[in-house]
Amino acid sequence: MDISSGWDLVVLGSGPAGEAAAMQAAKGGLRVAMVDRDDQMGGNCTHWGTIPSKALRHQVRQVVRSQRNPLLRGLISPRQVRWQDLIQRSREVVDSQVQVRTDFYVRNRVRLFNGQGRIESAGEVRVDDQAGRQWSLRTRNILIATGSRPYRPADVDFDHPRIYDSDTILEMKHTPRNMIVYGAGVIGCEYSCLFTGLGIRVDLVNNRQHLLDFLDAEISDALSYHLRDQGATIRHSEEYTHIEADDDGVTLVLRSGKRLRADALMWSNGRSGNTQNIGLENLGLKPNSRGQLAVDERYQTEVAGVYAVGDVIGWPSLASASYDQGRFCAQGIVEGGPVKQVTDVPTGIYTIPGISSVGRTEQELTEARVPYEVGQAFFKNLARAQITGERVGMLKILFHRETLEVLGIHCFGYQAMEIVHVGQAVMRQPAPNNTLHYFVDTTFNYPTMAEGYRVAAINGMNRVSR
Ligand SMILES: Cc1cc2nc3c(=O)[nH]c(=O)nc-3n(C[C@H](O)[C@H](O)[C@H](O)COP(=O)(O)OP(=O)(O)OC[C@H]3O[C@@H](n4cnc5c(N)ncnc54)[C@H](O)[C@@H]3O)c2cc1C
Ligand SMILES: NC(=O)c1ccc[n+]([C@@H]2O[C@H](COP(=O)([O-])OP(=O)(O)OC[C@H]3O[C@@H](n4cnc5c(N)ncnc54)[C@H](O)[C@@H]3O)[C@@H](O)[C@H]2O)c1
Repeated sequence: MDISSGWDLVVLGSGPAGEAAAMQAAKGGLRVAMVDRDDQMGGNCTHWGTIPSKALRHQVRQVVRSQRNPLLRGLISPRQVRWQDLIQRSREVVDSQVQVRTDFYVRNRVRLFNGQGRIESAGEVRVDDQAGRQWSLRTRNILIATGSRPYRPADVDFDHPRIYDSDTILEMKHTPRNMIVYGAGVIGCEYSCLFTGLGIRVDLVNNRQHLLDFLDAEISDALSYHLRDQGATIRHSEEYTHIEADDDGVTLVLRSGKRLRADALMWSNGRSGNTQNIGLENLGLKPNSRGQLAVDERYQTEVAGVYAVGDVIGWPSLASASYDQGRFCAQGIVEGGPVKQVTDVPTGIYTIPGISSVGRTEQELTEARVPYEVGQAFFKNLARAQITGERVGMLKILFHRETLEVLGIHCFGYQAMEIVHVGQAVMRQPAPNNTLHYFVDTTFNYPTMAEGYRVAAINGMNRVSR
């Protein structure tokens, strides 16, 4: 088979966005090539982002839980758990994921090219592998799914052995006693919980006034409370001026005049799209200041036949959304016709405890002058939460006072990221099926966390009928 021509789609990047597009296109009968510069499939999601961080979290949660269990407390001391050992275990999960994902390509007859992809024109991609080999692939369509990398300002020395970002933290060879986490976005908050769970004292530096201010305010406050309770000091509205690093540690100097000292620093202040050296200049395309590309509703760039999906197009920059963008984009290429849009993406934040939400927040509903009411269930009152010892948390349903339409689900605590999907399923129903009545009239397994929906819905109904 001639591998230099006849391709229908060449995909750059095997993260969730590229993989989903490749599979959808292959199933639609297209001849598809996948190009990734990494010699293993899965993208940054599998190797550096979602998967290792969630595998680490699972282990840290077990350590945290063991401290709450009188039978296990004393058997494990969080401070004796070594970061390197946790990384080792998370690598096993990564390896399993790579195996599963690589198999998808084999089964769907998608040809893999390991090498740096570079677009020569709207109809040609050049691939250079590490052994110096080169391929030129002529194709009808190109999909840019090259993802993102940690944003690294020029004045921070990321080669210093005590300065890390979310990639290099996975190679940290020691377990610090204290850490500075600079940047309190999702990555900063998640990693702060991992560190404090191991008894590492954390200074979490936030350049905004609140943590994760896109969240419902009550939930953001709860996160702040629990982070502090676990040993983090949160410093809001702070900006760094510079970082001094030596053999023993790192000093972060803040514009406010504070000097924070710790064994190590993790920089988690945003990400940039991987659009450098991929040949955009050959297409006349220019990314924005964060390296991201603009696309239309078909995920097509300004150049016909060249598409982009995933982190490289910016918000929401989630594996979940990237996967669907890839699928929908490829479906559009195969079938023509309107392309489905990725909307109402739920939030799933793997802090300890976790946070998840879908729909609108109280602040948004108040601003939009929607007459809403709140129904709440506190985990401490649910039998399942008492059995598991996971009493911290809350499920909150926001609904329209008159129509009872469910407008938002906000959950904090054990299993939040799973629980939210029950509410999401109801919210996705067309009127009049999206209604609070569903939770009141449905029999839930007992004792479960899902039962919280009935408790919260009845609580809400009582408020309306007062
Ligand atoms: C620490 C962390 C935790 C996260 N946790 C979550 C989470 O819990 N849930 C969630 O939904 N999202 C999470 N995310 C976000 C998620 O990982 C990203 O949204 C997702 O990886 C984006 O997928 P993608 O397909 O766009 O690209 P990526 O996963 O970034 O993969 C891009 C691929 O393209 C390759 N590539 C780049 N340039 C070239 C080139 N020129 N030629 C060939 N190949 C190239 C790269 O090697 C890489 O393999 C997390 C991110 C981080 C950093
Ligand atoms: N559980 C999850 O869903 C999950 C977990 C981790 C990461 N992620 C995704 O990874 C992405 C990155 O997360 P994060 O915490 O690093 O950053 P973030 O996007 O939340 O931002 C953190 C801080 O960095 C600043 N910033 C962001 N990008 C910048 C840039 N290019 N230049 C300068 N400043 C910038 C922001 O103003 C903010 O104050 C997010 O889009 C997030 O959705 C998701």
